[in-house]
Amino acid sequence: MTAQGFFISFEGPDGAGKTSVMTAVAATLAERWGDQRIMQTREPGGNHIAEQIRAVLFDDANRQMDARTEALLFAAARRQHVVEDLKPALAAGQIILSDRYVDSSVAYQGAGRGLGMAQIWELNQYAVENCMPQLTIYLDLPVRVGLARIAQHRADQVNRLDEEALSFHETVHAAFDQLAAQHPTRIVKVDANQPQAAVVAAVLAVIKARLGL
Ligand SMILES: Nc1ncnc2c1ncn2[C@@H]1O[C@H](COP(=O)(O)OP(=O)(O)OP(=O)(O)O)[C@@H](O)[C@H]1O
Ligand SMILES: Cc1cn([C@H]2C[C@H](O)[C@@H](COP(=O)(O)O)O2)c(=O)[nH]c1=O
Repeated sequence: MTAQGFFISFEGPDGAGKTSVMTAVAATLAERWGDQRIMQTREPGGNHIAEQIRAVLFDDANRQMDARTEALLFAAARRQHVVEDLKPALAAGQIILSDRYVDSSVAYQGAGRGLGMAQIWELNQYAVENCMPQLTIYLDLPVRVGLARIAQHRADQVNRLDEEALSFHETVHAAFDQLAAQHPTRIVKVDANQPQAAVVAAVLAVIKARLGL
């Protein structure tokens, strides 16, 4: 394993299991390397400024937010995350596990909101300044299954993007598939439509192979 750190993002449709799987994976990696070596984070968020931007983005009172404003706010939160957390963590040799990153903006704002996948990719390259994940785990499952999981287990924590029409979520899902095809080395698709333990095992196998374990 390199001492320079390793950056892994988790992506996929709402309710795919990113948070649950990432938490389980972090626990297993911490058993090997210790808690100090593993950094768990999320987007939008990760620090005080980015969490404040998150609150603006998901405030129910802001349902009229313009799509470009939304894209810029996600990118702004990401920029702060990169500078304040991600680059220092990589320099310190940490393994970063991030719940969502650039691909989410490309899928949700670029495709879902219709702003253009290439345009949102470019906007985010300005924000991240070459700080891209070496590995992206794409938890793939049918949109309806993910939304049903949220409705069944997490109905109290629904944000305004979760509540978009089914057609929006289908467009986002198709965009994740397109990104996986465009970046076959970085993005590894894992079937998330199976019991959680099986998903965690599959993800750990991918990560261990990539880390040379
Ligand atoms: N493989 C699985 N099978 C069944 N239920 C699952 C599975 N993985 C996660 N869940 C459950 O589905 C719900 C959503 O999971 P989780 O919050 O981890 O998804 P997420 O991808 O992070 O969602 P979001 O995109 O909305 O943040 C949780 O209640 C979780 O316990
Ligand atoms: C990073 C990012 C996220 N989103 C959307 C995707 C989800 O609907 C929410 C985040 O909710 P979670 O429960 O924390 O996964 O925000 C987005 O549209 N664009 C982005 O860049």
